[in-house]
Amino acid sequence: MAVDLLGQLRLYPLHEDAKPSYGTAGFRSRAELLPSTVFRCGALMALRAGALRQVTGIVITASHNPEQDNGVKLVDPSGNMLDSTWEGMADALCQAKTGHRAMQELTRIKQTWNVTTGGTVMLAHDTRSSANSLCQAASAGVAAVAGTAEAPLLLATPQLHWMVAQRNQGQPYSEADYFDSLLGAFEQLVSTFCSSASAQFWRPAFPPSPGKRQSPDSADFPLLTHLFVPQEVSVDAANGVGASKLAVASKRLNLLGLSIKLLNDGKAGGLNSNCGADYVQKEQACPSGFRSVIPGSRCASIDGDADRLLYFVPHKTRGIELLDGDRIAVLAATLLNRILQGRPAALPDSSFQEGAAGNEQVQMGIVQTAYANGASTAYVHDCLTSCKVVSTPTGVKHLHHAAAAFNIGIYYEANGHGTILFSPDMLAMLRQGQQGSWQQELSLLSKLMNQAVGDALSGLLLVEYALGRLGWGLQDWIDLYQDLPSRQLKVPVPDRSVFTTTHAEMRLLTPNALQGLIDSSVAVVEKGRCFVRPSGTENVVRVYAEAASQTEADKLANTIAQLIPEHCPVASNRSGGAYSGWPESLKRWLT
Ligand SMILES: CC(=O)N[C@H]1[C@@H](OP(=O)(O)O)O[C@H](CO)[C@@H](O)[C@@H]1O
Ligand SMILES: [Mg+2]
Repeated sequence: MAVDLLGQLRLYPLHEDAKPSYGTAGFRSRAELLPSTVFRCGALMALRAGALRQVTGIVITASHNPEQDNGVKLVDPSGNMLDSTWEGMADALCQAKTGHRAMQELTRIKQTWNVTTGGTVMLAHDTRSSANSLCQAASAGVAAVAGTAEAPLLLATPQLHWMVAQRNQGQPYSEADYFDSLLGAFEQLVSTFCSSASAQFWRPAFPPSPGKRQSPDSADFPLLTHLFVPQEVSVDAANGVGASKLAVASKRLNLLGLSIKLLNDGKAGGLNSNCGADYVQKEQACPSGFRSVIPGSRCASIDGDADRLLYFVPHKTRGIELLDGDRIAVLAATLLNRILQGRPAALPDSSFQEGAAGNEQVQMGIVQTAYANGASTAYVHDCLTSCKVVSTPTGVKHLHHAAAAFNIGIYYEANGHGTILFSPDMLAMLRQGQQGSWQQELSLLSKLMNQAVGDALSGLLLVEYALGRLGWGLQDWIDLYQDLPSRQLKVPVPDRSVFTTTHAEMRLLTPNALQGLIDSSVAVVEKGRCFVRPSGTENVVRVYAEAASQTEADKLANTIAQLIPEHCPVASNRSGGAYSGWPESLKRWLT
């Protein structure tokens, strides 16, 4: 039966306050403004599936944003985010003011891609109360172009990305398969490489002291006799979808001695409300619900859709020691570097060098953004010399592509969003490895790490494996380098599009004159670094500052934040009517 596309589009009109724009990770706004956007994304992803004759996906989530927000993340057949060449089409379609204009956009897409009917779209959603109605809108959009929308599943974002990728490769792709793949790899890694029998082949790590990077060979450490010491990790699940998923994983992990104590598991407390990875990183504070956690213990935090992971250690006071995404990347690079050296026990200690590549043919790289702490970048340059560092604009879509250029590409945003990619050539080579070989270890790590997108569960398993394998405690990891004090602020603006950037977002092109003022403020600050960029997920401009001391970093960030209002055009009533002039919260904050 022919579908009345125009009639359907008119059932989902663009809300007069909506201003959809494909941002850092898809479309996001207050949930009530979204039905039109979600419907149209349903149609778009069905057409993409039809054009490529593969399955695509949609996740209804606003990740770390508040409960009342929602959004759409669009999943390409590869399992990555929507190919950037389609972002413009997504914008044009979702911004079309009328059903008629939207239909013209869909017709244009059909003609350009020579596609008449939509294909299959997998749907997922997080725990937000608006999920139900938005999933219905997405399904209706898929059906409106004669595509097939599968029943929506409650999933963490990275699970759906993984499932789409697997399915298009003809591999098992259910949620149970996802857990089997990641947890099975972890189990095999621990039993093969962390047993007392294999321990003698592994040299324990040398914990360098900050500012004094000694040769790892000067360490006076005994060989370990067993490596996987039972651990307990208290995990802040942001009161989000990750809680129920981690609960599934924790049953199997318990058997290996890894006990996950779930906090902020959604039974009380709001989604991402004073908790979750974004809160912990931006506030540099302990999440709510952690009062019973003993200071000094091992803690982690994930975000509302479980694609970000951070570790932290609560102090006696409210403060924390944060082990962010940069540090996870450095830990991963250290582990991989040592595995690549395939260092058997017979080799004399003096042949071991932290930075030297174990296998010259393997190109390993770390991909960061401007938000990476300068100390982490310096550490990789100075101490992991075989590892290249690349910087890209914010957003996994950029980091992922840069990481794919390496044989082993480690990408992490400072906020804990990331994974490790293994190139097809590398995977083919690893398949030839024998039981217990370094190739097998890397091959298992490629299964542990979600190859489609950043995944908090992958990250947690990686950190626990790496620490166990290296024989490190959290303090050894912390002691690798000392973060430069930093401060991140966000300033609400009437129209963030007036802020444009260059040099991987580290410099402003517009508003004119602001970059010059930033430069002169930075010039007088010891180890100063500061940049301003528009958020791609919120109606704010973000300010990041780094300096030799916390006071200086705070001062620099505040100075620049206060310059922003005077460099913005007078507030109009755009942005969904959210601002008419500067909000009270900003005025209060500025004084
Ligand atoms: C500074 C920061 O943390 N930015 C986050 C945030 O993007 P913004 O464009 O900065 O709003 O959300 C993105 C999606 O989750 C994430 O990829 C990114 O790292
Ligand atoms: Mg997220």
